[in-house]
Amino acid sequence: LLLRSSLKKRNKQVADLDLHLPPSPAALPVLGHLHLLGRSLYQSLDKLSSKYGPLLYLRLGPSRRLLVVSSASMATEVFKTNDLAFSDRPSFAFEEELPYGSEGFFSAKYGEYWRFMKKVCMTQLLGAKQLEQSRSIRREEIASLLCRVLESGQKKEVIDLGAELMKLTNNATCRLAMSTRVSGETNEAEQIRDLVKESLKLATKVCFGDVLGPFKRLSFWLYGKQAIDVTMKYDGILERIWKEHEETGHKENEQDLMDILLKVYKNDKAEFQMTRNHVKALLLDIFVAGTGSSGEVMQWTMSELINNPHILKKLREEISSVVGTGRLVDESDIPNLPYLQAVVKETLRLYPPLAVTTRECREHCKIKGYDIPQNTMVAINLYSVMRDPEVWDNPNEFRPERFLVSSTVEGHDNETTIKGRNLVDFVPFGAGRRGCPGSALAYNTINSTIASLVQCFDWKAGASGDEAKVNMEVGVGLSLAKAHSLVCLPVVLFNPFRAP
Ligand code: HEM
Repeated sequence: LLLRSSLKKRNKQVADLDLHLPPSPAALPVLGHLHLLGRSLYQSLDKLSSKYGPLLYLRLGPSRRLLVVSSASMATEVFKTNDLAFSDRPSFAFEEELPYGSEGFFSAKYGEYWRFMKKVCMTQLLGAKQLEQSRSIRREEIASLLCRVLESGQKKEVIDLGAELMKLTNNATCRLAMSTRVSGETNEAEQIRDLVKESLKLATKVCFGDVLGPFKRLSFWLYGKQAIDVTMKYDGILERIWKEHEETGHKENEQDLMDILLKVYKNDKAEFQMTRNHVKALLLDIFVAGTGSSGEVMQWTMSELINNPHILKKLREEISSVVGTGRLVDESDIPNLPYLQAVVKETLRLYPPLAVTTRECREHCKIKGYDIPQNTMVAINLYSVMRDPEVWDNPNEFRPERFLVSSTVEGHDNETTIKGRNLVDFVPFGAGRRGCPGSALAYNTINSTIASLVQCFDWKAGASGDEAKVNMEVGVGLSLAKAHSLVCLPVVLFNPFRAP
C-alpha cells in the first residue's frame, strides 16, 4: 500500500512540475501542510493567507490537494468569472458507505440531479409562495420565545438566550419541513436536532480518513459503525413521518416540504426520478443548514447589540418610528426597517456561520495566471473575504452604517465596484450557482426575531445581569460559533400579549 501510494504521489509531483501552481509554504513529508492547520480551520487559513497571499496551494496528507481562496478579488474569480468550473463539491472518503452519503443535495456533483433539485428548491421548497405560507409558523415560534423571555423578565431571572434561539430555529425548521411536533413527550423536533448533530459530528470524523492516505480505512473502523447507527435512527423517524404524511396529507395551503417532495417523488413525468433516499437526504441537508446557522447569527447579533448600546438604541428607535407603540413588529415591517437589515448584514459579515465553503474544480482553469488542475479541492474562506481590507474599511469593527451607504440596503447585495471592477465581497451565503438557496428564509427568520427581542426588551450582560460586556470568544470547530452560549437578563419594555 505504501509503495503504491508513494508511486502515485511521485507521478503527481512530476505532473505538478509542469504547472505554474499558486504559492505554497514549505511542506513536511507525508503530512504535507496538515501541521499548519489548527482546531479552527478558518483562523488557520486566515493566518496562512496573511503570510503567503490570498491564493494558496496546500497538501493535506499524502494525496489531498487544496486551493485556498482568501480575498474578495480571488473570490470573484471563483464565484463569478469561473463559476461553472467551480460548481462541484468535493467527494469525501466513504461517502458511498454512509447512509445517503452520496445522495445529498449539498454534496451533489454539478449535474442532472443537482440542477433538478435546485429548480425544485427555488420554485417550490424555498420559493416566495412557500416563504409566505410558512410566515405563520415563524410568527408562532417567535411568540412562544417572547412568552418564555417575558416570564424570565418578570421574575428578574437571567435566561440562556443562545439555547432559546437554537430552539426557535430548530422548531421552525422542523415544522416547515415536516410539520413535526415541537412540544410534549415525543418532541420530534428535539429528537431530530440531537440525531442530526451527532450524525454530522461522526460523519466529519469518518471523512478525516481523507488525509490519512493508505491508512484511511482507520477512521471508518473507528467511527463508521456509530455514524451508520445514528443516521439509521434519524431514518426511522423520517420513515414514520413519511407514512403519516401518506396516510393523512395536508390541505393545499398547509403543505410542508415533505408534502411537496412526495409529490415530486411520485411524479413519473418529472425530468428526474428522485429516489426515497434523495428525499430523506435533502431533508437532512435542510435540517443541518437551516437550524444551527440562523441560531448562531441571532446570538452574535444580540451579543453585538448588548455590547453596543448606542446601536441597540438606534435600532429600537427605528422600530418604534415604523411600528408605533401599540403592536408587535411583524415580518411584513422588515422592508421598512433598513437599519435592522444593516445590523443583521453586519453580523453576517463578521460572523459567517459557515466560515469556509468548499468546492471542486471540474476542469483545468487559470486564476491570475496560476494553473488550477482539474479535481482540485477549493476552500473559500468567507471569513477572510468579508474582512478583506482592500474592500472593507476598518474590517474588524461592527459598523452597520456601512450597509446604508448605498441608497437601499438591497443595493449592497454581494458586490462592490472598486476601480471599475465588480468584486464579490459580501458572501455569508456563498455566491454563484452553488450559493445558498435558503438565504431569504434565513433573513426573514433572523430579522423578525431580532426586531421582536429589541422592541420588547432591554438586555443586561452576564449570568447575573451585571457584567459590562458579553464574552465574544469564538468556539473551535468547523463553524464560527460562540464559545459560550449567550446568557443575559431581559428587562421588559413592552408586553405585546397584554390587552391595551
Ligand atoms: C444564516 C443562515 C445561513 C447561512 C449563513 C448559510 C450559508 C450557506 C453557505 C455559505 C453555503 C455554501 C454556498 C457556496 O458554496 O457558495 C450554503 C449552502 C446551502 N444552504 Fe445555506 N445558509 C443558511 C441558511 C440556510 C437555510 C435556512 C437553508 C434551507 C432551509 C439552507 C440550505 C442550504 C443548501 C441546501 C445549500 C447547498 C446549496 C448547493 O450546494 O447548491 N441554508 N449555505
